[in-house]
Amino acid sequence: MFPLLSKESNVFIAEDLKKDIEYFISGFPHDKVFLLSDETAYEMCYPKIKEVVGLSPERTVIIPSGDHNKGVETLAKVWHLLSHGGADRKSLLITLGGGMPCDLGGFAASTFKRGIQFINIPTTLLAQVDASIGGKTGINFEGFKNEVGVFNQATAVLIETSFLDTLDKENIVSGFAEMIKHAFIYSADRWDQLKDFDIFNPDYSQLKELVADSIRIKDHFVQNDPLENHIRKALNFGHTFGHAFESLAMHENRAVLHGYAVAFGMICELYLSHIRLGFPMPQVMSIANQLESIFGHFEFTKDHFDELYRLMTHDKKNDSNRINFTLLEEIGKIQINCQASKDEIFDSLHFYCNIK
Ligand SMILES: NC(=O)c1ccc[n+]([C@@H]2O[C@H](COP(=O)([O-])OP(=O)(O)OC[C@H]3O[C@@H](n4cnc5c(N)ncnc54)[C@H](O)[C@@H]3O)[C@@H](O)[C@H]2O)c1
Ligand SMILES: O=C(O)C(=O)C[C@@H](O)[C@H](O)[C@H](O)COP(=O)(O)O
Ligand SMILES: [Zn+2]
Repeated sequence: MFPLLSKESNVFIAEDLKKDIEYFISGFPHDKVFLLSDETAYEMCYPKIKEVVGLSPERTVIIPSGDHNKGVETLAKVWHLLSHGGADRKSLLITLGGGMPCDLGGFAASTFKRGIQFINIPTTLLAQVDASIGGKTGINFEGFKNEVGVFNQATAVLIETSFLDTLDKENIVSGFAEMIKHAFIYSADRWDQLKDFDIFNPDYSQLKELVADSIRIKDHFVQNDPLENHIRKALNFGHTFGHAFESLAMHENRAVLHGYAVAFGMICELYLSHIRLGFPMPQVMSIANQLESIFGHFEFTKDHFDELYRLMTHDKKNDSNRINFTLLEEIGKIQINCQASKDEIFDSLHFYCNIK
């Protein structure tokens, strides 16, 4: 295995998965090793690591799958199982799964006995390029996305792209949205490269390269601002609207995957970028059409606008009762802490409703 980024990086590309995990288990001082996974990830991915020395069934915590389970009830169950399973300050938690167990597991580890070490082994595209990296951990609370959490870096992140072989199309496409986000905040060349990639029939060896590039882009922003005081806010492009769509959909029992919600959000935020910063309108239209052809359309009407606005008032980039957006002057030219009036936000929602 080798570090993907700099010498200081905690992200590694697996070369021999079983040996690499054993290296981590023996390489970091600990007494007991716990494994956390969700039901589906456990069924699909655990067989690939079940012979790893150090893992044991009695120290395996399985949580229900799906983002609606990334909440306080599941978190309490994990704390309970760690506590009753004899975990102590020196225990190590390995999370195996997508962004949901990475976020929740990282938060459980960060808070259990005031913090134990954790290692992420991401098994979805979205978690490999984004959620497992950068130290944002947390849970959803009272209908708001990631309302409670802490920044805390994983001891290590181990990327094994062959886990993607069992991932369904929808989740591959969902992860692609965060890769597109990375392109928008990075460079037009990168977007040109991604827009020609057929995510519905992916060439997995090319995808592996794209995953590595995407991780490098995320890591660049994280290294420069780990606690999101300034430039890391670029990684939140598309999420002010996106999280509002995701929460609304969850509340209405028509859940959309995180990446899809971010793609819908990016269309709104590109339009807002046009209004506020002059992002060229022909490019807004062509990107909106391309994103619609990949991710489809999120149905809502103007009756939802007030609720979506209310949801946005919980965004973590906000301050002084203002909703702050990350917007783009052009692809790769980021402006953080951009304000917009309620009318401009509604105009963006209106634009979105009418592009179909
Ligand atoms: N912390 C961060 O920086 C960050 C970044 C982006 C997203 N997130 C969060 O990540 C979550 C979304 O992550 P996700 O899309 O990975 O969702 P997820 O973890 O819910 O995984 C999606 C589905 O895929 C299944 N699965 C996992 N690995 C599989 C595999 N290899 N084969 C078959 N099925 C598999 C899971 O069981 C689940 O049903 C959201 O909660 C989002 O808020 C966090
Ligand atoms: O790493 C970051 O920073 C991000 O914003 C990455 C996002 O893709 C991710 O969805 C993150 O969890 C959103 O964070 P939040 O602070 O808006 O809850
Ligand atoms: Zn995201």
